[in-house]
Amino acid sequence: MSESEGFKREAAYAAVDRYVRSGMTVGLGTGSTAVWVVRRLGEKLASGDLKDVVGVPTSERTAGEARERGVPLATLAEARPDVTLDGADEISPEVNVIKGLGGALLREKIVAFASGSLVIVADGSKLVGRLGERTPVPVEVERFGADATLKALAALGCEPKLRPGEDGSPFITDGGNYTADCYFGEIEDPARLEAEIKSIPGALECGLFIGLARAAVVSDAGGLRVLEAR
Ligand SMILES: O=C[C@H](O)[C@H](O)[C@H](O)COP(=O)(O)O
Repeated sequence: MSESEGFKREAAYAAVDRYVRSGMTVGLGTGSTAVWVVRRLGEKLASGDLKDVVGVPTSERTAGEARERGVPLATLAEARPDVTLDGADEISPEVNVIKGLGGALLREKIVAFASGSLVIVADGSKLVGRLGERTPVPVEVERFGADATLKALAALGCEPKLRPGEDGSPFITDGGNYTADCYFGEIEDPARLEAEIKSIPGALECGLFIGLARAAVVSDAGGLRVLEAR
């Protein structure tokens, strides 16, 4: 296992151990870090350290992993998550985050918003001084009228790029939408940018998660730590 994979695993395992108790419903994020959350839950359910835990998956990929690992699943209609554990692409010192490079941001935000709390799990490479430093803001875009939506996004000060899928045609999310990656550079006011993006009718949701996370569990060569949101 690579060093960074080890850090992802350490953060995810620590988050499960700290935030998940028997009887809870847990929102299951998407991506290479969140997969370790599912694996830890599977291990603890199999050993009997956890009982009666149900997961609400944020993607088909995560649902498949949970089934393989023996984590029972529910929909949001059936159960409200006590806590959601999910990865991130960038984490600011306030624990605002950019998510969505893995293509699941809309369902991730729906589940996080419906949860008692959101806890981010990540390796230290995701920490930034200011959001937008390295990654674009992914925006899930309705396919109808997508060209007009991309123009409206560009007017906010970026060059939106329709994300390609593996075969070169546009990537399609689990919900059947496009994703536009919008690089703005360092974002001075992420809450305002989130509101501006969401004022565009075809922009269904964006990867700026502002004021949503309660904490981030981060691991790197400096050790494991919990950053509380401020
Ligand atoms: O859409 C995907 C998600 O927001 C992921 O949680 C995010 O991209 C981080 O993924 P990873 O843990 O693979 O770096």
